[in-house]
Amino acid sequence: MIEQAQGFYSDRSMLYDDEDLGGHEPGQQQNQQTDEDGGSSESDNNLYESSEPEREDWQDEIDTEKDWDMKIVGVEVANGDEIYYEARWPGWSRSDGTTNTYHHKNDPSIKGLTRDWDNARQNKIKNLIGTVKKSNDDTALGIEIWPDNDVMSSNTRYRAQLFDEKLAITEGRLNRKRNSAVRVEYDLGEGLEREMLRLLKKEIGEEETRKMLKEYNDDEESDDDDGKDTDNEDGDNDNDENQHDRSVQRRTRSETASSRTRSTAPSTSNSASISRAQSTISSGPSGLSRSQLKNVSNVRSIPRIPQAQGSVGQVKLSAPGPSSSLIPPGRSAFSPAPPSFGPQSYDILLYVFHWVGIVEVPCIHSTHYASSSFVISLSIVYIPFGLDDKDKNIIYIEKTLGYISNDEIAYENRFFCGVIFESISAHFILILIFVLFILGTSIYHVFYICFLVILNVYYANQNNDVELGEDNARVKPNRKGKTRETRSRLQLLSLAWTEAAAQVGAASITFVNEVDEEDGPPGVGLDTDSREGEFTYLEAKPKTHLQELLEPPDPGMFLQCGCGAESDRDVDMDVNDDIDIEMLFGGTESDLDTPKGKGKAKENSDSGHIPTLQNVCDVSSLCGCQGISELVDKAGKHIRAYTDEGLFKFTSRSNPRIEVIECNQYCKCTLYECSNRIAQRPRSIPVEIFKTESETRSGSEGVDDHGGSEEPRKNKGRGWGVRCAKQNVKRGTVLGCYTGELIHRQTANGLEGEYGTYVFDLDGRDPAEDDEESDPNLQMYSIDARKCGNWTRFLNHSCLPNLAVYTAVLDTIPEQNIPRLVFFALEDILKGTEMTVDYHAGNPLPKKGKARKWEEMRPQGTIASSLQDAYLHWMTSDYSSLDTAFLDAGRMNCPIILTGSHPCNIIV
Ligand SMILES: C[S@@+](CC[C@H](N)C(=O)[O-])C[C@H]1O[C@@H](n2cnc3c(N)ncnc32)[C@H](O)[C@@H]1O
Repeated sequence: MIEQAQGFYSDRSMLYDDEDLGGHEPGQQQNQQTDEDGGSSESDNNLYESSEPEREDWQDEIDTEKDWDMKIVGVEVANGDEIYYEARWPGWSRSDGTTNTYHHKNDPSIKGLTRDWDNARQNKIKNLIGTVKKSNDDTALGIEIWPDNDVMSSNTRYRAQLFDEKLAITEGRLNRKRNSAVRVEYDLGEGLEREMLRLLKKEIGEEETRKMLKEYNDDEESDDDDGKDTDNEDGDNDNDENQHDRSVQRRTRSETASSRTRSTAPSTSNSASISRAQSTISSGPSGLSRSQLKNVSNVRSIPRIPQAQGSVGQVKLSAPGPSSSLIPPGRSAFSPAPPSFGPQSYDILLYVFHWVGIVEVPCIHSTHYASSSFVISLSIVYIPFGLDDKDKNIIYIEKTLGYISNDEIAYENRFFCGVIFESISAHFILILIFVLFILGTSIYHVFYICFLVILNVYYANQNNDVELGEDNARVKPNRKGKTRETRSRLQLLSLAWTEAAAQVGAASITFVNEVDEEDGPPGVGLDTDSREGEFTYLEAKPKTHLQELLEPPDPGMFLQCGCGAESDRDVDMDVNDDIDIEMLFGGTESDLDTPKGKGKAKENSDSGHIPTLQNVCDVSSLCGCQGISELVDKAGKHIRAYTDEGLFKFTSRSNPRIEVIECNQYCKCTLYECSNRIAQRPRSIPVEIFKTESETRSGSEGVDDHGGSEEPRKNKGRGWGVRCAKQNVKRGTVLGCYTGELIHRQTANGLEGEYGTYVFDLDGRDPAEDDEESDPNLQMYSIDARKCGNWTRFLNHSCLPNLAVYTAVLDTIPEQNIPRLVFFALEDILKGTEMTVDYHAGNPLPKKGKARKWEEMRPQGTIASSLQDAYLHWMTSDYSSLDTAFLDAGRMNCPIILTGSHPCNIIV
């Protein structure tokens, strides 16, 4: 492929021929300089000559027959919005040590190579967006991540432009004619401009459009002239030469802004006109806040055809003042605009918000609503009203970008101000209505906005704030339109949670209620992150010992297995892991669906299975991470926790909680290839959160919580539960981690009654064991899912559960004692079955190297112990029918309460 590189080199030479005055390629500059120094007469004529070959030292001995590897390592935007890919050539470098070459996106030599790069980049951006969205860090709010190339080019352009405009202000080179009309525009690129032109042509004809554009351009040119005149009047030395300097400066800045952007930045021949057409100020894409932009006031702004759409969005913001129409003649022929709230009003509203001390924060996400008649788009800003309670009182201000009419997109450069909030204090609504009246753009708009406010207040009321765990009866009933409202909130919850799950690659989460009218679990918000795999640390604010725990440990503290790396070639292959599956714990490895011998063959090098570099983690004694695992067979040999299919092996009901040390982000193995990174993969089983049924039972069927009644009574059910509605779940399937707030064990112990049922203890290893001097209380933690959590917080209790937990150390170090609690299927679960877990099965891990049996761990000699006996017996026996369960329970004097659809829920 070396020919391709040379091809590129000559391509670049061709590009230089098109270079305009501003586009000096370093090599050219050098040439020119040499010529001037040497007094060469050719310098003027050869201004655009290609660079000297010695700059591109291709090494004499280079093998031109060989296919040279080439890898895309970057992407850049050149001045004229042209995309260039940066390629690196292993094994080749120039004499100055550089190896990179730049290739236009259409360059055939990189055809097919860019895909991987683009995919990797997109993934990176997606992850970043996920991180930013999830972040509660205030500093993250200002981050804008725009996922397409157009943004890159816009950013380059706008920064350069903004720099020029600021410079112009500083130097007093302003066009005073337009001082009063400050506009801020976002530009979405040429696509929309073309679309607008097409529409214009259709509306007013080609001839009119041409005339209009001519006027438009003339106007621009005369502005330039005016600028010069004004400057001259002012006595500035702003002559033609300075004008030229400015244009060069703009190019130079532009190139600087696009950093490292190729040593040759080929500009298009029409760059001057593009640059002129884009001579407007932008806030969002340039990364500047609105208030920063306000500082750039009194800036000349050139009218342009309004544009809208795209993944990022386009917006025009106007400061108060005469709003000159940006829509060219003929706009009136478009269909009437939707209800709108004037641009001035919008800005005044923002000023009022500022005045009452509301902070304005650029929005990092955009929302699009579309109906058949109009498009309302983009959350431009949102204003946290009370930053301390971010989930509440958030007001979104939205603007209308345009509307669809007769299958065409027409662009409206005025704004619609909608207010969406989840819950808002009454006084603020009053202020808002008052402001709207004062603004009084028209009585119609005021009514329209009031209508929206009332609608939103109504919605906010439906979205009750009952604390989790409180009696469902206290949920305010919907008085009107019950079914519609119920359905809509359930759907919204499903959408929001599924979207959040999808962001981390997890399967869907739906909310359904087939039994009554409750519109979803109380207190669960639409904006609740479906925290598939993260703790949150509410208790940890402000900074405490807990928050420190959340900060990722130093990478050096992690075990890092080199499985997959070159160094593993020399690994000692004498593994001979003859696995006796009777565990040190006294439990047994489940036989699952796979024959026991299968694992043996895999782990036993004697069987002829030589682990490849990719699957060294399959052999626990070779994988560095599993070296410290306590999962060992009787002979003390390490065994791994998962089958080849990624199923958890230890599904016997009698297994105590097992600790698995998974490979981590610093290991050489990859998430999907490594057989020791299962709990960290996104959930693949779709789950449904459903309202459980209340059941009517006669007293003889069981006893109630208060000692038994012969009267038939309706129990209140189990609230909301979880089921696998869409598919069967195989025994051993790893479903997900319990998430919520990380709290100290002492705090958890203080939580009583129902509150306690949302708390799961993180019983990793015995803290005193590693550091005998430290206070074990300080090192014991629990996860509280009352205020936040993922789908697992809806798992109900059963004494005969179909799920259980193990602990996995994935992104912390074992000594921190904050492993993940991972749910797995204890048995095959049929589609539609509720998934349950035993709330009381939290058995501490055995001390390192010591097997502790169930018998040793249970409480002794108390009433609780006899109940515990029954309970343990129950748990460890495989009851095939309810009858035997009853018999046993009766014999052991164990109180049984039947609840829900599950055969036996014992409440001890
Ligand atoms: C972790 S939550 C489970 C989700 C809960 N059902 C909900 O709607 O939010 C624990 C609470 O669910 C209820 N619950 C769980 N299992 C139950 C069972 N077997 N019988 C009755 N109520 C149960 C209790 O109210 C308990 O406090």
